[in-house]
Amino acid sequence: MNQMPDLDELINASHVVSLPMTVQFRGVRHREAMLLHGPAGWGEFSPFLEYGPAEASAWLRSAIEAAWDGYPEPVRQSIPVNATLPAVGPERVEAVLASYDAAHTIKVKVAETGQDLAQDVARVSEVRRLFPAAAIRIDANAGWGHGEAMAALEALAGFGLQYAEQPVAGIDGLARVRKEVARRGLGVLIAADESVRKESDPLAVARAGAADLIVIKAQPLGGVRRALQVVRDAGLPAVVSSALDTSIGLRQGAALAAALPELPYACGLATGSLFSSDITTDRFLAVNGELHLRDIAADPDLLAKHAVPAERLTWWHQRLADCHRELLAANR
Ligand SMILES: O=C(O)CCC(=O)C1=CC=C[C@@H](O)[C@@H]1C(=O)O
Ligand SMILES: [Mg+2]
Repeated sequence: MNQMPDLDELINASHVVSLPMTVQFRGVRHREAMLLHGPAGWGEFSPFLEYGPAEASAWLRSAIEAAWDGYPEPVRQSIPVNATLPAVGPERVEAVLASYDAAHTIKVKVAETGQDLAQDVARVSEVRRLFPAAAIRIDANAGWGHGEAMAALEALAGFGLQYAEQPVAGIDGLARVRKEVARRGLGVLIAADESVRKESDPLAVARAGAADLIVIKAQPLGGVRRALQVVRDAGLPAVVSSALDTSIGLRQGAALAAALPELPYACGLATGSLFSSDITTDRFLAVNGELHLRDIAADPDLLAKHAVPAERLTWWHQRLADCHRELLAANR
């Protein structure tokens, strides 16, 4: 990030929206986001509401980079993407996946709080039944302990899994599962997500040999250029994912995916389909499993339509001020 706008400039450049989702995802039914319009275009600042300023400030850094500095040169113009299936019951799988034009790779959420392994097996089995040729990956969001993860991987490996994302919490935990998966010959790759984006050192997972690949997200890693550096330093294959962003944040993710020298896997950037409304009339959605790079601008009428009420706006302005202060302190 070359430029650090002052707080007034950021407030004047900002719009805060709340967008309805078609289906609950990570407990969220309405996604709140602050969008910034700067000299280089639009940027998104949408840390989840429970995140404090230290963690959320990386997300602000990413939004400022997008809106004030723009993106690095792309090496590709289209990005293969996966459908993302929330932890719905098997009876809803077909309808949710029908909202994506991206069914060659499907990421299935598993280990949801309050659910059990039988529900995960039923969901994955239904996906396999409907899409016999698709690449299926699962994401447990660190929801399993070691024993549960091994039991689940034993039960699910037979459906043919491309990889299992963050089956357990922590770098040591991931390394242990990865070793045990190899020992049992289950043939499932292990991907790290939270162990990259939520650790103070995003490279620790690679150094520990705890994963076969890493999931990277532009906002939590402090922007496209920082995320590119993490991939270079980690030396592992990378999958770019969304942070459940609006079309503007998805464009940031696409800029990251487009600038990676290698992109061996479909990216988790089709989550626009989980929203029932967006801030642009020309939504950034997959077409035949690909996102095609193009400029995305917010539409004034949609910004107005989805604007948050006054007390939420005050809350976001306070959050912006707190995160801006964190960034200034870090730059000193
Ligand atoms: O990777 C994808 O297919 C979509 C993005 C996705 O799964 C996530 C987006 C936002 C928050 C996270 O809980 C979640 C993830 O864990 O990867
Ligand atoms: Mg994940």
